[in-house]
Amino acid sequence: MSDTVDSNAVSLEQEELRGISRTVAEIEWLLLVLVLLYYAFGGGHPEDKAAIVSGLLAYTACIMGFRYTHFFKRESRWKVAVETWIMTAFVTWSLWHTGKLDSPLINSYLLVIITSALTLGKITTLLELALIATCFVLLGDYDSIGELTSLSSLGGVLAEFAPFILVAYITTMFSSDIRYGLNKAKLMSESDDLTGILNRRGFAILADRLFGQAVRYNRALSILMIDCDNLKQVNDDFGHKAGDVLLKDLVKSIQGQLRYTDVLARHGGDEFVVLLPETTAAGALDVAERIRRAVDQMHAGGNTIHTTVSIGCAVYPEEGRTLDALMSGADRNLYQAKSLGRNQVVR
Ligand SMILES: Nc1nc2c(ncn2[C@@H]2O[C@H](COP(=O)(O)OP(=O)(O)OP(=O)(O)O)[C@@H](O)[C@H]2O)c(=O)[nH]1
Repeated sequence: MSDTVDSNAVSLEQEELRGISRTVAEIEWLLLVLVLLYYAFGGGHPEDKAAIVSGLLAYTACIMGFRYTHFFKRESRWKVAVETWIMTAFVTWSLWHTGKLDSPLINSYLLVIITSALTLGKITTLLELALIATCFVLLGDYDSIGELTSLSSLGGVLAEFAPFILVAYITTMFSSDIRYGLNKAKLMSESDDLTGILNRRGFAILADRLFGQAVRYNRALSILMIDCDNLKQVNDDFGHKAGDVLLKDLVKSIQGQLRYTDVLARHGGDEFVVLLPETTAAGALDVAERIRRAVDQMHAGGNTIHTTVSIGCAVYPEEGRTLDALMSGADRNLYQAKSLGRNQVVR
């Protein structure tokens, strides 16, 4: 079962990496167009033209190789890192043949730095900066180490390199803020404010994946629909706040009976849904009965409030071959449990 959870995480990461890869591709083409335009408008010494053209051709071949040959079957951060190294090599080659540190193309390094900062995080961007700093020294044409380490040379290199460090710093901070914000927004849109568990939307995303895997590998999967039996009464007798406390305690009680890989969500109001991966009818009924008993023994709000739950259960593939069919089956069984007098499990 942990395989299932792991593969969910993997596919989410792959989705993110595919987005990153598209951004990197756009920046790579932008860099190519930049150097191409410079060349087309007569940039570079005539004796360096052949070198610039061969650099352009080699770089284009590299981009096409990365984009269209599917040499790398899966997206990975390593692939993006290799791409940024190729970009650095291309920029350095172009600078070498167009005036070195005085070349108007010197700011092309910013594209590499921004790519790295947006996609690869702080440490890799720091390494990228170190690589570019080395290229800077190479392009500086220093005759000896003494000349390089002289105070005026170091000052000059630092002054020229400082904007690159600043852009790297700002872009990395900006990118990690955006990532934090996106994660937070995603978390909020997929979880329930009151209880902190998944909401209907979050459940639908996860359940879709887990159900797809059950179908693909022909494994059992069960759904439990759980409804609180007297929340309206509790709200009327003790107030809405007490009802909220009851719902939170109810969630803790249910969670206490579930495994790490089971998925619990608030389906709405006082109704909850549980997805039990790789669980047959016998297992599902056992879990449902344990939940029913645990809630029956629970006393919420400082031992003053007691409640029970009714549970409907449906099992794949016996009761439905789609997730919707299973959920409807479990819902029908839940209402059957209600009409049979509540505080019971029905399959
Ligand atoms: N305190 C509180 N009450 C809620 C919340 N969401 C829904 N409710 C209340 O839950 C009650 C559900 O009512 P009913 O569907 O009649 O359910 P019940 O009183 O539990 O009785 P049965 O389901 O018929 O057994 C309603 O009064 C809703 O207002 C919530 O977040 N907090």
